[in-house]
Amino acid sequence: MEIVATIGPLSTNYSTIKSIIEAGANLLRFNFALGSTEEMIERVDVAKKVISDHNYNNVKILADLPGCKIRVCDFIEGKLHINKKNKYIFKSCFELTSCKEFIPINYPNIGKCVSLDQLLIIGDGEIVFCIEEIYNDESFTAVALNSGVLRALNGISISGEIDKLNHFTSNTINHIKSLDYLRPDFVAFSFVRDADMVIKGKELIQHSCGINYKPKIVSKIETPLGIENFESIVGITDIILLARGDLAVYTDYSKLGIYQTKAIDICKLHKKKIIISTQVLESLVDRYFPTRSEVSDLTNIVLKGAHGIMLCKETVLPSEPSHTIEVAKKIISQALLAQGNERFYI
Ligand SMILES: Nc1ncnc2c1ncn2[C@@H]1O[C@H](COP(=O)(O)OP(=O)(O)OP(=O)(O)O)[C@@H](O)[C@H]1O
Ligand SMILES: CC(=O)C(=O)O
Repeated sequence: MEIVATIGPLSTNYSTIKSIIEAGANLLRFNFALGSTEEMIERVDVAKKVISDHNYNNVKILADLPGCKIRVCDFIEGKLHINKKNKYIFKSCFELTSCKEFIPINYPNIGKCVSLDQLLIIGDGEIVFCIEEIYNDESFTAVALNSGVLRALNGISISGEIDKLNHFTSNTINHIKSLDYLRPDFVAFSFVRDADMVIKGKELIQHSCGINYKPKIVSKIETPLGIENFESIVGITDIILLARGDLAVYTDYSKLGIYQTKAIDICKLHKKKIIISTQVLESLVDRYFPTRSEVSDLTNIVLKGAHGIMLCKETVLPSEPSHTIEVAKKIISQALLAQGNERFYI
């Protein structure tokens, strides 16, 4: 069973990466959506050094390439407390600013992309706003439906738009160019909507890095079209990543369990690997023990026959990400042990 650990800014140091690997992670994911090409090169180089210094030959690198995702920009305060029923201004913005006057968004003409009463989902659904007034092409106001903390770089999902966007942006292409130097073992494409997108992604890699570099291709399924065209995408990709974070905001979250079950079945049928990501053990960001539903979810992921799990915030945000890996390993081991064992009390 693969354990994929996301390496973020806090975990990018030699000793933390070593502890993550020693705890049992065998694939290190770098989220290229959350850093410049230079930052990513720096981070991946640290990981490569740890791997080569200790001959961790079974540990591989995954470059998770960004698509076109609307986000809250980085802002001076870093986070903003949102109060239920309060009204907030959102505005397209391309420089580092404070969030005192408005919430900055990294997308041009954001006022043109939204309509009245539309829901705006922040992050994985931590906060939801309802759009109240569109001022102009650049800005609108929205009322918070719940209280919570909005963070710099949080994703913002606006329903109905995601499958229409070009996900090979200039930023994506720049990151693809950096792969020629980094040569990660695995490359993931975000918001994959059909087989043609995988073919285009492979061509772009070949164009930048030459025909001798053949990373394993990971298709992230996280939108309605990705689900609709699932079988044809499975046919052309090495590994499917069921990206539950975005999938549950761009589709109806109540169908997530069904999509997960069917996706694993289809991958088994086609003898393709599938990795399940997001909120696998997220409670460990601020707890020591996982929640009961997380233990059950992870056990079922293993028993159902998925090939791996991907840990996101739970290895990016805690000060000791190796603890998350240890918990994951413990639950996975019990599930594997129970497979084929008919006794109830084990
Ligand atoms: N370079 C970074 N700068 C600031 N915060 C970061 C950075 N990388 C990660 N984080 C924080 O860690 C969290 C988890 O990281 P991760 O890469 O798993 O995000 P994600 O939710 O999977 O990404 P995406 O929004 O691309 O789907 C992010 O939501 C963000 O809060
Ligand atoms: C990992 C990721 O991108 C998601 O779950 O949306």
